[in-house]
Amino acid sequence: MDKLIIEGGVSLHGEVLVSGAKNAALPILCAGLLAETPLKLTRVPELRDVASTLKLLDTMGVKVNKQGDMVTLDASDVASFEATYEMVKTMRASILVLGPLLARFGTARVSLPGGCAIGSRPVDLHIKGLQAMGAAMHITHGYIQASTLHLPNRRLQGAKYYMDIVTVTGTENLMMAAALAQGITVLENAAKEPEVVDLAECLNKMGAKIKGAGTDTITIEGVERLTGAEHPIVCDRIEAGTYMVAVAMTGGEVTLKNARPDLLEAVIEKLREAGAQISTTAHSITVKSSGKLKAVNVRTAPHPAFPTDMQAQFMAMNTMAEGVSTVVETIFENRFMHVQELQRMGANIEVQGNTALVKGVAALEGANVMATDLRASAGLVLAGLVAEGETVIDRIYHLDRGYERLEEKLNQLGAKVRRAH
Ligand SMILES: CC(=O)N[C@H]1[C@@H](OP(=O)(O)OP(=O)(O)OC[C@H]2O[C@@H](n3ccc(=O)[nH]c3=O)[C@H](O)[C@@H]2O)O[C@H](CO)[C@@H](O)[C@@H]1O
Ligand SMILES: C=C(OP(=O)(O)O)C(=O)O
Repeated sequence: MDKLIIEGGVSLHGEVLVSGAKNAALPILCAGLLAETPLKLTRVPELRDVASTLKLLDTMGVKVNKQGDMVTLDASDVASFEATYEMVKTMRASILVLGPLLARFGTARVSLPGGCAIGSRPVDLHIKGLQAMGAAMHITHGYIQASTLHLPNRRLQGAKYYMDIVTVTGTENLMMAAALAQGITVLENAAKEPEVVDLAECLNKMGAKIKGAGTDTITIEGVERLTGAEHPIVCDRIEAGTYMVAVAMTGGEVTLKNARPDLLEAVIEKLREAGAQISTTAHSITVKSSGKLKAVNVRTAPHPAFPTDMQAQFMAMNTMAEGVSTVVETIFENRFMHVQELQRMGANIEVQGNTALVKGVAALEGANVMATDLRASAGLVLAGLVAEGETVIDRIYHLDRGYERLEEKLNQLGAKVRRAH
């Protein structure tokens, strides 16, 4: 199993290009199922989750053509409407084929995702939303069996649906389903994440009629068919945020290219509060830091508040910052798996319920640690970059799910990171 070996204590300098966002690429690739003619996507990041999604689409009969960061999907001849347990267990985002399959083909069989390292993560709102649009939904043998065959013209029916919890992939699944429904769908308390907006923009290029993405009410006027289009995937704000915290912690000066400061306001504000200097243009962010930071309190919440996908990275930062801070996780019930591993590196953290109390220490120490999920792994990489001596991170396949060429990008900035088998 691959490991990452990091020699800590090097400051970062230079430029790094931010990749397309995993969390936008995955739903948009699934949206390819809705189009009757080829959908051409650019800036698709080279990630394990993207490879898994392309494999899943291929098993359904979608013709996939990948050249560098360009992917063309031809869903004119889809023959299978199933996402098996084997696929869904490697990647929860496979649930995003449910809405498109049902809307276009009137039938879908998708394995229920189980819980995962960060929480139980049910998909009840995806299911209830589709039910509200008239679909027959049954759960048997761990699979969601969905059908519209009893509906007029076998089409989902537009509906008003209020989601009592803000769910990102739930909003995306329902938005994709509603795009081909008969009539108007209104999604209330919708997720406002930039990846939802990117998906809506792509769907609109494909012929959908979606308004309000980026606000908490999304209105979708269903159309009879969607066609292909061309779309570049929005930049990955979480990848960008991770590099920003890296520079703040190690000290140095780095410019992120293809970054959108308007999508990272909460993160930028917290980094400034910690003492990093940040300057921006519309498509770049420069972080300058002495490496001496003040601890900052963090509370995760849906966009535009502080993202849960940046919590582990800020926890790592607070462990070596001056002062005491609280990190409150309000989205997932078990997203503190990095705490034990950071403690192995000398961090002083106490967890009570969904709150971690972090007391900054003078220095972290390199150690052998285990990556448990994607962002926990990112937090450990950041800790390793500033720790004294060598940090060995095991199970880094989690990182490969969501960070494109991580060690290459870090080394380009001067870090000393290598992969071992
Ligand atoms: C592929 C992708 O885009 N993943 C992101 C997406 O995950 P994902 O879309 O799975 O996360 P959700 O926004 O759905 O989850 C938010 C909360 O709602 C709960 N919930 C969700 C759906 C549902 O039907 N019932 C329910 O109770 C979840 O358990 C969680 O407590 O948003 C998360 C929150 O920003 C991010 O951490 C993930 O990186
Ligand atoms: C939790 C994440 O991803 P996923 O929803 O794909 O598990 C993440 O990107 O941090």
